[in-house]
Amino acid sequence: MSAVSPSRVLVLNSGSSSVKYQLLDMSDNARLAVGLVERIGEETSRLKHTPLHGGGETREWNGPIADHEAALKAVSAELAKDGLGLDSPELAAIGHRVVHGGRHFTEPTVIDDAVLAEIERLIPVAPLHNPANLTGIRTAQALRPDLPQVAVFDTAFHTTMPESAARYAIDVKTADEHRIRRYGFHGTSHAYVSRATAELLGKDPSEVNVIVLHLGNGASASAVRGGRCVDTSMGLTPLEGLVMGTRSGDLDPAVIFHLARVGGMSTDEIDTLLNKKSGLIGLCGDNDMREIRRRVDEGDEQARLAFDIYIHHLKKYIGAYYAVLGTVDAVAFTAGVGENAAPVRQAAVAGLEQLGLAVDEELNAARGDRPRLISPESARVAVAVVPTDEELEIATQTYALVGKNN
Ligand SMILES: Nc1ncnc2c1ncn2[C@@H]1O[C@H](COP(=O)(O)OP(=O)(O)O)[C@@H](O)[C@H]1O
Ligand SMILES: CC(=O)OP(=O)(O)O
Ligand SMILES: [Mg+2]
Repeated sequence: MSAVSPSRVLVLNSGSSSVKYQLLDMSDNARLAVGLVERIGEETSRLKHTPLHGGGETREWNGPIADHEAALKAVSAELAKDGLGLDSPELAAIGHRVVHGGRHFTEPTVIDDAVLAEIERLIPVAPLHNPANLTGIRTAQALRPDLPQVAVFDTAFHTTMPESAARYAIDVKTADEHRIRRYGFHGTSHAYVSRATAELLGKDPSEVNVIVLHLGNGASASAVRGGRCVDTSMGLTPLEGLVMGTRSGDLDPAVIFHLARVGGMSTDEIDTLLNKKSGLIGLCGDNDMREIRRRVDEGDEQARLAFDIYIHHLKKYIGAYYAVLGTVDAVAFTAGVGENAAPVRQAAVAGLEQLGLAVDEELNAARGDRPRLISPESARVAVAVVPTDEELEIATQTYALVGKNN
């Protein structure tokens, strides 16, 4: 009798200072364990692990975790306590979120030395993300050298963008020499959410045009025509586009020259300013939308202005992508802010009735984990809240690629 083939996939989403992980069983998409290590590299790191298999309780561990390698080893130890360790023969593969795949990677890819070298080569255009992704991969490889490791790229879904959307209007020779173009990110989420939105409307993805607003700490918008991305707000790096938790989003590039020439700042200082000290945190000292809303409700003017700037940019992208698509079937809100912050959704579509956009106050205020409509029944364009599930999407793509070969 042949052994049961392994059906579990561990998904690792290594961010600049965190690792989110999930262990899934792909025979029924069940989550066996989920967790998060945050504030890696600080004294106050925290590991939060929840075994969902067998009804275990959430365990928390606080203390310094020096780097991503130590984080992954700690995760591996936690999983082992539940009998779900990385040494399990039931593990079919490890799927990694990799933020920047350049133009080369349009599909999930089994990781070998050449793939690692390419991810490494792209570090200058994803300095916050690709190094962490690489450490995650290398540590996982060391723990399970025999297991297929798959990279699922944030950029992959956006490779269908036409050149008119992907190119910047700069000298072509210079752009080509340095591979300067718009790549877009959060693609796994935009792909998953645009598909789930079509499903919510009872249509095939090929039949609908959707504007997806992925509003997490990082935030991006995309225009999806018939299941294919035709434009997205992030560019060469995840800095362009919407106002984010700590990133500025769009600004006149001359601000950078000015800060260098007149402000005397170095390139690295400006990079840190725009990526880590701008956006909501730069505007009002908080990057968590819950805290900002609390302050707005208390009459805090600085928080109010930060919120208004955030919404202004969001609204501009809704309008822009409406124009890019011509016809829009749905606007979908997703990620931490998009799924939870009713005032953001309400403010973003306020005044857009002429575009067929509106939210129903009661539906918007309701909560839930399932995709749901928040537009009034009579609305021409559906407005939806569609929880993203990047981990499930990564696991599905990983298993589709390697699971069956095991
Ligand atoms: N209940 C809530 N109300 C408003 N904002 C929320 C709520 N829960 C989470 N958020 C926002 O979501 C953000 C995190 O979103 P998430 O998609 O998890 O981001 P990332 O994956 O980039 O870390 C938080 O910084 C916070 O601003
Ligand atoms: C690409 C990106 O911005 O990712 P995150 O939102 O996880 O920082
Ligand atoms: Mg995210």
